Formats: sequence, C-alpha cells, structure tokens
Amino acid sequence: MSVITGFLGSGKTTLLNRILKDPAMADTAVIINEFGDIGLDHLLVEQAEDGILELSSGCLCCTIRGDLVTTLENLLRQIDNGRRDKLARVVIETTGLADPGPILHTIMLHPYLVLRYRLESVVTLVDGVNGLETLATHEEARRQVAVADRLVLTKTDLIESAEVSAEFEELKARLKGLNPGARVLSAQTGDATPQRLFDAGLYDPATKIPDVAKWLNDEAYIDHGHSHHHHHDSENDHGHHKGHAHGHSHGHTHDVNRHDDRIRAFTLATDRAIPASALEMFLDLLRSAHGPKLLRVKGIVQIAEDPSRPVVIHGVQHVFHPPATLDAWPDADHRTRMVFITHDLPESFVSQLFDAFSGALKTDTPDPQTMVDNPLAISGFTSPIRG
Ligand SMILES: Nc1nc2c(ncn2[C@@H]2O[C@H](COP(=O)(O)OP(=O)(O)OP(=O)(O)O)[C@@H](O)[C@H]2O)c(=O)[nH]1
Repeated sequence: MSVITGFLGSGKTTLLNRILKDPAMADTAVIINEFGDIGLDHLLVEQAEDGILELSSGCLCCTIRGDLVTTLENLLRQIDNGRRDKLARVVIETTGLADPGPILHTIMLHPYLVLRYRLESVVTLVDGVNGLETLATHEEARRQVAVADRLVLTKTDLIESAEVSAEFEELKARLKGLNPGARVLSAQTGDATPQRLFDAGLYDPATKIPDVAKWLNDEAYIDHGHSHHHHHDSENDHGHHKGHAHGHSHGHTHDVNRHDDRIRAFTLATDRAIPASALEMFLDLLRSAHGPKLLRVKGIVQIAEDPSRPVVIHGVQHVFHPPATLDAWPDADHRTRMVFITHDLPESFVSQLFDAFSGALKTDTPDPQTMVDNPLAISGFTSPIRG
C-alpha cells in the first residue's frame, strides 16, 4: 500500500492521471475521491462495479465508498470471492492539505487490514516553482516532506528565469536537509514511473526478499552530514553514531530555513544488542510520549536473545508496523541501525533513551528501571527487566 500526498495543487491528480495508463499499474488499485477529478474518458474503461473501474492498463480506479476502510475491505472481498485474481498494490491519493498520518492510522490500527496490507511507499509531491515558499510558510508541507520515501518534483517545466532556477536548487537542498533518505524524482523527465514511486517497501515485490540497504538508505544520512554544522555536543556523543545529519540546509538563506531546524534527520547505529523486551519498551515510550514528534522511523535491530535474526522496525508518525523478524542479516553488517526524522525531538534524547534500554548505562543517564519506577514516568509501563 502506498500513499500519494502533497500540498494543494502540487500536481497529484496530474501525476496519477499519467501513471494510470502505465502497464506497470496493472493489478494496482488507485483510490481517489472522485472519478470526475481525474478525467478517465480517454482511458477506455472496461467495467464498473462498487465504485471500482477497471482501466485498459489493468489498473483499478476506485472512489471512496463510505469510508476508506469499507473501500479497502471491498477490494479484499473481491479477491477472497475469486472475483479478482490479483491485487498487487493499493495507492491512496490524499486530498488537499492531507496529512498521511490518519490514513496510515486507519490501516495499521485496523485489526484485519493490518494483516492484509503493508505500507510500501509514502510519495510526496513538491511544486518545483512554489515549493520553497510553501515549505517556508506551512508546517504541514514540511511534515509531508519529512515523512516521504519518495519526493516528486512537479512543474519543473515552468522554471525559466535564472532566479527561479536558483530557487529550485535551493529547494532541492532543503528537501535533502529535511529528508536525506528519500529518493527524489522528477514528474517532468518521466522518471516518476510506478516502479520508482512505489517500490519503496522493505520487500522486493518480485522476489519477496527484503532489501534492507535500499529501504533504510542510512548511507544518505551520512553523506548528507558533511556540509552542516552539528548541534552535537561532546556530552551526548557516545561514540556509536555512524553519522549525523540535521534537518536543515545552511547557507545564504537562514531566514527561510530556520523552521527546518525543528525537523531533524539522524541515524543511530550501535554494535550493542538490545533485549527484545527493552526494544519494545523503547518503542512504546517513544510512541506514547513522543509520537507526534516522530515523523519517520525505520530500522534494523540486533536482539540480545537472538542476535542472528534481526528485527525490522518501521513507523510513520506514531503508527508502527508490528515489528518483523528476518531470518538472517542481509549482509555482513550486523549492527543495529536506525534512521529517525523527528520534529522537536533532539538526537541526543533518542540516543540516550536507546542507550538506557540497551544497557549502556552511564552514571548520569537514566536506567530503564528508574524510568519505569519513576512516579513521573508515563503510567502503564511495567519493568522491561524480567526476573
Ligand atoms: N506546467 C505544469 N503544470 C502542472 C504540472 N503538474 C500539475 N500542473 C498543473 O497544476 C494544477 C494543479 O494540479 P493538480 O494535479 O490538480 O494538483 P493536485 O495536487 O491534485 O491538486 P489538489 O487536488 O487541489 O490538491 C493544474 O492546473 C495542473 O494542470 C506540471 O508538471 N507542469
């Protein structure tokens, strides 16, 4: 399942309209609000039922009937009844100012849908001409960029003057600052193909084998770290971070970029395994106490009890997929590696919390027992240390 988001008028409908015709969209169900918006006349509609149209490309175009859950259930029912043989993926277009969070909530917190759908890609469209201004003035737009797996630049054909093209370069630098790991595609050059847009999940769609390096893309955070100053102070440096990157692009436009300082992109890497229950506690605490500050979390984690089988974690805002255990490490690198994009949540806080739970105690940092026993701590937690 993938979600297409982007600011008002960023070109979502235009992009969808183009990709619906692509044979690579066969067996994909695209959920939109209204058929009228997308102008399907030219797409040779073959059949209509339950608000679902089958296009000549083999793509299904669905309007929301009732609510999103009902629409997603209807699609599953068609497969389960044998009325449809295959549904490779679902793409949901969010409307207007949409925050993809509630849509992802709906699916990942639904007891049945979560068993049948897996989040593949969050695609965010960014207007190549107005994007810089939108990012400067709208918090929502910055968050949309920060949660993305793929960023698509639209309207680049309208860039004519040198001034606009300088702004465009600046826009690209800002996007990189906000979300170093997201692949950037261009709607105009035709590189925003369905495959590039949507194959952002952990599992290769053809082989079903997890591709951790591509999915996590933590290398991008490290490369990105060079040209920026670090808020990092030595007190917080535990020496296990592989790279640091901060969500802002510095340079000649401090004014415009100052908002980005609130969004941070960073990695956390360590050789130290964490007990399974402590990982659960770490994620629970992050999610329940700081959920709104998490924009995106991905990671592969070494578990103390079963170090040869890593656990994959994945969250968008405070919604986390149930962690999945892989049969083996994908390569020789067996370190825990996590990438975080946060809003008003500093790297040092996350790394200290992880250290506390993974047992790297320092005299001046909280240990998990005190965090749990602390009367000021969030209620409802039990000790991660059993026995
Ligand atoms: N020149 C140019 N115009 C574009 C491009 N993409 C979209 N547009 C135009 O921008 C306007 C808005 O595009 P839409 O595709 O409707 O944008 P949207 O994101 O679906 O808009 P909302 O549904 O209102 O949020 C339309 O007039 C499009 O024709 C592009 O790449 N180049």
